[in-house]
Amino acid sequence: MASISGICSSSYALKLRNRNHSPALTNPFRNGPELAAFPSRPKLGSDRALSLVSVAREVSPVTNDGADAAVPAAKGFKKKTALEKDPRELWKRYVEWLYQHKEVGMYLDVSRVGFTDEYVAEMEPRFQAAFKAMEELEKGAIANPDEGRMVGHYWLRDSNRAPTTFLKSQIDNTLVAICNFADDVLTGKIKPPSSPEGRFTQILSVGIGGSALGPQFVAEALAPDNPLLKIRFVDNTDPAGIDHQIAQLGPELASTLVIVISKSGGTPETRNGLLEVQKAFREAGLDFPKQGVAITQENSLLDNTARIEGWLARFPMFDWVGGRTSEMSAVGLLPAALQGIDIREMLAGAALMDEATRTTVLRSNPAALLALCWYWATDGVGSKDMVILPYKDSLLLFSRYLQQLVMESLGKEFDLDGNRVNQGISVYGNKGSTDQHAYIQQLREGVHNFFVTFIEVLRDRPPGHDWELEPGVTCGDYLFGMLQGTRSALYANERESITVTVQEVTPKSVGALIALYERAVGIYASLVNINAYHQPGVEAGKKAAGEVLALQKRVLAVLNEASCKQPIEPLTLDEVADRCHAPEDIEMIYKIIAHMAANDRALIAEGSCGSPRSFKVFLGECNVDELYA
Ligand SMILES: O=P(O)(O)OC[C@H]1O[C@H](O)[C@H](O)[C@@H](O)[C@@H]1O
Repeated sequence: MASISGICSSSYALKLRNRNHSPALTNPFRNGPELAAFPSRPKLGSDRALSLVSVAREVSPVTNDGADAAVPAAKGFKKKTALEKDPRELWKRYVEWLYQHKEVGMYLDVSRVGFTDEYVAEMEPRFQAAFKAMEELEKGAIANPDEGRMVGHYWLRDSNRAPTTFLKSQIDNTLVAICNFADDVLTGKIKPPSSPEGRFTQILSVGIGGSALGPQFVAEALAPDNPLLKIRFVDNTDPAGIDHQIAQLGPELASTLVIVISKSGGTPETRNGLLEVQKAFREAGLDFPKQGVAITQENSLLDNTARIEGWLARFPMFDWVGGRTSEMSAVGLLPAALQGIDIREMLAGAALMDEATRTTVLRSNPAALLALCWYWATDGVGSKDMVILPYKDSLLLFSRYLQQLVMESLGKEFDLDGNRVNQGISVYGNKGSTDQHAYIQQLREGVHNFFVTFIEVLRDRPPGHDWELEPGVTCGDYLFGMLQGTRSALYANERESITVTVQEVTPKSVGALIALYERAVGIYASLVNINAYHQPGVEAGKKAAGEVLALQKRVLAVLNEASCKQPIEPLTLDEVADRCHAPEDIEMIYKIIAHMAANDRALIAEGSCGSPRSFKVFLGECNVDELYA
């Protein structure tokens, strides 16, 4: 566990601990606006390792002024050739292109992607433009023009790069506060008010999207087998899913630290998760604020709720850190530190990778090499899917994490010049060799619409635990063999692949992996001239969900009025739609009623939901108050 000596007197955590925990009379988060009116985002070493080391090229930092080339349209830019099949030539290509980062213990093999030297030369000016854009971004340019925001996740791991001393101190102070708080919880200095154990034993993290995926990935990858605090997640507004988490906590709810994470502080799913968890606390006779922690932007709805109710602690999210790149902010660091994961090492790994991916020499820049492969494989228009296959159980959630990072960043309708481009790269995958027994059949022989990224981990298990399950062969050798075999078999059938190899799954290598992909996405976004840092498409679904719930309220009012009559007046679907003055919404009204009927909130008097034209519906209970509301 990372710990920091010398607690800074202005430490955020200290200030919070000394706050007056008076019970709240109002809960703005609870009493907040309806879903439809929720505030939208502001507009705007083994032997093998040694042999790899001996053939790997060294990283040579070279400066380059960078060409400010205009980015031509992606389509029709390259001519594909058949993949090289001669094993000696392939070995030459492997050695020539192998990238190694010694300190992180990472290798990148792009030899099984078929780009040619001519192609690389043709792409060079675009890469120089992308490097320039990344440099500007790191200096604090408004890299998210739509939202008028800086994009500063790189400063989180090297605060000296923050464009102002104020931002630097915000980053440093938050890190100190996180470490202090985690230390205090782990050592039992901060205790749950009514736990017999006398210390926190569980974390319940409530958040969604970027406020869940990083912490989930890192917990799966790095949490010790038996952490002092075990983490669970509420990352949806599925009541049964939430009940399941709470049921599994059982009496340990009394020693559960609830961390509510939301950058905007107004995401409906997260708000619902919080309200459900608070209800469970009430029913168990527990005092939620003494076990609640908020991670959110200052003055958000969630922040105000936590402040007014006097929650145990609040940690800031910064405007200039996007949700999907927030793993190295309090969002990822606090849950990780509480599980005993060395967050300083994670930050160090990310900082090392940031440094390595700043070089403007394409061949020596692993993020640029990834972006090059993506561009080649997908024709720069997302024509192929990215299949992520880590051969290591603990990296299972990497593909899920990357789904948001890549697809929310690159999946854009318009480019920066306003042209409709419908960009993106689809990402999926679970883990090898498990997937070999599921969908690799299609990858090998079926529709050719993907390229693979293998994630290889050289260290099979901690030293001293290995054994041979047959002469000369360990369990890990099988995993290794499966990866290599699949890579060869796919390539033999013209299926391209990248291999990212790490020595071990450690906080440092995980931090580096995250940083590697963050930068690759940034570079690729520049190559295809899109804004990687906004997500305008997400708002459409949220708005539509709000409209559905508003319509449901009207349906309820109409049904209530008919159900309060004497005798009750069951209504047909057409009658409900007419009385809602929404005949064009009849399909949605049908779905609303079917959902309410399945949950015993509406009763079908005649017919059944399977015959929408003929059923009649009413409410089991008449709410007279609502009639006159
Ligand atoms: O952290 P929050 O503000 O609750 O946002 C959670 C998620 O919400 C949206 O759907 C965004 O598209 C995601 O990028 C974000 O991570």
